[in-house]
Amino acid sequence: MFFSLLLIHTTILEVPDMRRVPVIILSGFLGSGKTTLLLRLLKQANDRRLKTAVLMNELGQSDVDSGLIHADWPGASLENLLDGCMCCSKKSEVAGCIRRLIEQQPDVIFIELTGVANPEEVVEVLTDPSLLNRVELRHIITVLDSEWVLEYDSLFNTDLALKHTLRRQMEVADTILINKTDLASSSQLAKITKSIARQNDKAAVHYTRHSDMDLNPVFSSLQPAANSLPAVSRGLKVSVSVRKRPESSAHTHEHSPGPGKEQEHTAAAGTGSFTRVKTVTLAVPEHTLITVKQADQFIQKWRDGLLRAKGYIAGSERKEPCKLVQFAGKRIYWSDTDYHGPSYLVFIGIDLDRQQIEQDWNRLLNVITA
Ligand SMILES: Nc1nc2c(ncn2[C@@H]2O[C@H](COP(=O)(O)OP(=O)(O)OP(=O)(O)O)[C@@H](O)[C@H]2O)c(=O)[nH]1
Repeated sequence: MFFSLLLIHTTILEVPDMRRVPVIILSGFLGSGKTTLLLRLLKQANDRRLKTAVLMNELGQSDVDSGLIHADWPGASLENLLDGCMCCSKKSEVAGCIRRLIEQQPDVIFIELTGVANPEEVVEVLTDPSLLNRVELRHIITVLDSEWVLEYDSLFNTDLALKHTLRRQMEVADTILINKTDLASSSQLAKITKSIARQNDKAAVHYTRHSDMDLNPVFSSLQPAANSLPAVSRGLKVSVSVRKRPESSAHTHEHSPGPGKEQEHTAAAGTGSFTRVKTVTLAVPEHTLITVKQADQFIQKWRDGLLRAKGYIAGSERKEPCKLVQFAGKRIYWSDTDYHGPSYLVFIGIDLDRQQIEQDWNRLLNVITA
């Protein structure tokens, strides 16, 4: 039974011949050096004949960084999405942007976040039933402004949400650049290093000027598609711009889920994923009916290690659309949807033990089908 369930799991979730597009997320506070890094990544990708796609999420109405990228990448397609936030109101549109990028069959998608975005939110944004098994998160790279990073706590001492976001930017990264070392003293750099060690001792740390680091570890697992076009002018850029609020620190993230905000993210089952933010996709075989209560209990059981969980669970009547379940802020929310596809759950967490979770899930399915 165990093996047959695994087989069904594969049948439902694996889309044959569909290549998962690696995704690399760039995060870091405003002005830390993300775009500078992005330009280096694009150059390196071009040298390696990789077809690139870029999703920008800008604060402000005008997309200044487009100009920078366009100057180096004149062939890049540019698209601006104004008045929204990748973390909040524009979530569903961002998924559409990523779908459009995937249609261009890039070898890699770079996503540059706003300075006040929590990368966890973007892992969620990457999740959509239509993106299931089509993208694979490879890296979360966080760039720190070494001149200012130690001041953030006192600068934003009244903005708990922002402080939390900035902390998460550091905690969830697999690669951290301590950038602008030319502007920081050696004692500042030592303090930053200590602080990173306290918050995230697993990340690879690089001390950089102008985000200049050895990018080989980032690119080591990226391959051009066999039928790639010549590298020159192959970039594609979709830009999401967000109107600036009066106070740059006043960007608040509304994480409360709601109908129509369904997302899904591929299991990071592929090789070469270095991110500490792991996703585990748990399929429900076609003829197995898991109840809302059972799914709820399963999430509760694993809640301590989870940042998020999402999924669709079919109603008891097959013709009914699925219920959407979201676990956020340690709370579980259920809502109605129009989704009629296969049921599944996705867990998102740092260093999740995929094997254990999958085994536990299969045990539950065994009980249901016994
Ligand atoms: N002195 C110095 N300046 C740097 C360094 N890295 C980047 N800069 C400059 O800092 C400014 C901001 O860099 P960006 O790469 O645009 O930073 P960003 O994180 O994309 O900024 P936002 O898009 O506003 O969030 C630019 O003028 C860069 O040239 C560095 O290591 N040292």
